[in-house]
Amino acid sequence: MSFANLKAARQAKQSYVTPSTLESSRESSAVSPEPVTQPAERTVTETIYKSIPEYLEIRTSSTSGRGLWTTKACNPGQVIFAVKPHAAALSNERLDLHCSQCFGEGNNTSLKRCTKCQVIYYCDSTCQNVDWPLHKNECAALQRITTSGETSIPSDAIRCLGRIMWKRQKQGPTSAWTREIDLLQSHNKDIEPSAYELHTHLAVSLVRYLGLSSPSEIASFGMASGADLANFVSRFVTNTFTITDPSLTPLGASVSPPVALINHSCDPNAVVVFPRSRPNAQEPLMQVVALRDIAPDEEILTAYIDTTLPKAMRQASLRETYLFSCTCTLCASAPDVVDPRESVSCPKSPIHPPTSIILTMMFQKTLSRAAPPAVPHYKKTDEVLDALRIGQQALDKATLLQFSDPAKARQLTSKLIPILTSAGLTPPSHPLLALTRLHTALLIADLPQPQSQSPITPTEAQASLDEAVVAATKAVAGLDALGRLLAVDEPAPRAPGSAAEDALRYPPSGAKRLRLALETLVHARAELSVGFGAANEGGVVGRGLREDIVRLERELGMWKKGVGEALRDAREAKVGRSS
Ligand SMILES: C[S@@+](CC[C@H](N)C(=O)[O-])C[C@H]1O[C@@H](n2cnc3c(N)ncnc32)[C@H](O)[C@@H]1O
Repeated sequence: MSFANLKAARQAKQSYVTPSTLESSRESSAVSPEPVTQPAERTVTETIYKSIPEYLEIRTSSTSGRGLWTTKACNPGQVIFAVKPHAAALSNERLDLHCSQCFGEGNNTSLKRCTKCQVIYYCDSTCQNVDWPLHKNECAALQRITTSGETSIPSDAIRCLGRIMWKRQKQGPTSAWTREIDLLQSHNKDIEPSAYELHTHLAVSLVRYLGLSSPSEIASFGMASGADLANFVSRFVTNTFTITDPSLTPLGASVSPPVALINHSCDPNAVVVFPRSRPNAQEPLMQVVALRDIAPDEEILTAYIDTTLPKAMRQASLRETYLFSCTCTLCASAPDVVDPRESVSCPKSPIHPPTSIILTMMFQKTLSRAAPPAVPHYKKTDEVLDALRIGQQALDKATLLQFSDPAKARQLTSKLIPILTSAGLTPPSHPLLALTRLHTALLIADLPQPQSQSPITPTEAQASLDEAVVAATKAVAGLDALGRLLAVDEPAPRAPGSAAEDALRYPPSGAKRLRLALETLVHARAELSVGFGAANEGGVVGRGLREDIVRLERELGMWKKGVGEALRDAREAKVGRSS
């Protein structure tokens, strides 16, 4: 495998899928809540949600509204259900890199541009024809914008909202499609002024994009008033999913009412993926995949937010966007339970195991500067708190700069990781884990290309590669990236040292490195087949890994054969000399 392949495999920091916003109008929830103490009640939906398999039930509770429950057991990696979203739109930066119909990847020479609007690209005329019934209106809207002299194309949110509006016009207000959209939960009545401003801005931009000259024209879309439109926008905000490519890079926005029925847990039992399961498939197809065993009568739950964040940050994010306080098992755990997301090493701690960690309560507003009573001898609280503050600032800045100024971003990650580590933060704690992941991604993106003209020596190339391997190892997650880094042909393998030296060296060289790469890739593939669905063989990334695994097995076989032959030659030479 080359550096170029690895660079292409760079991962986005985000979790698999994020419903990007949450609307909050309780009024919209057409289903009446049940008492908290009661188990969620089955909600009968005779003519809608036909894409949900029979073994899933929509139930309603007073705590989280509607949700999806399974009536039969699901295994890790099982695709619980798959749907094509009601609407999807590529983000502006991706418009000339993907087909707007199937989201397949291409470039501005391989893809065909719509000759009318000159904005939307397709794989070929088949994709274009499939999309035409919807693109027809979109095309006219985009032409209006480009000919009016406006330079910027509306955002993916506005284009996705536009697609939903045109489709609901075609489907009619009583169709199952429109009713599912109208039943999406809204928080319109509860939102904060800042969110209200965002919704109003979206609604105004949408009206302009649709080419409406007066609010009354909204009636042609089956809406009675501007308030209906505001509510519609609010629903969109609460129930949108970010579409990602197989390496989890965000591609655009999508809405699927059946998938949006799934409630949140910070310790989810399922994940939503866009696996690109088959080449040329009519995608983006959304799949809900079981992450672990799910028992009959258990609720299907996904994570709306980054679950590597500490509790206080998760709760703030859920409240701000989704307007609820999470009471999942992770959030409700006892305050003295050590959460690896907010932990520091304490070698003297009486807690076992010996590498025990202590809870710092570092993200809580009522931050106490006193050492936690469980470990009265702990002296570094101030140092930890300072490290956390500057670590978070550096993470925010480096995240912003990662594409525009990667060198500056890398300076920040390189500087802060040792500071946070020496302050005692453990590898899975926040923001150390996030910084390490970003650092790994930046190192991978910066690996020298074999064909590049830069005057880099093989030894320097080897040093960059090894640095990336070390960082990927500390990043805890992303086994596929680590395995693929280890599998890169070494530019300048180190000469073997003494057995003791070799045992301590990381990353190793030669056959030992290949074996480690193979083991890591086998683990990564097993993980991916859970995360992306076993039936999809781990999606495109999982299938790519299978090829790497086969190649490594072959290389290791050749290595063994070569070593065996060399040993035999040496033995024969020795026998020859002594006879
Ligand atoms: C994408 S919708 C999920 C489906 C929604 N319950 C419904 O009835 O349509 C997200 C909204 O569901 C509710 N929700 C999701 N997970 C929740 C949880 N763990 N606890 C409380 N409310 C939750 C929140 O109101 C959130 O804004």
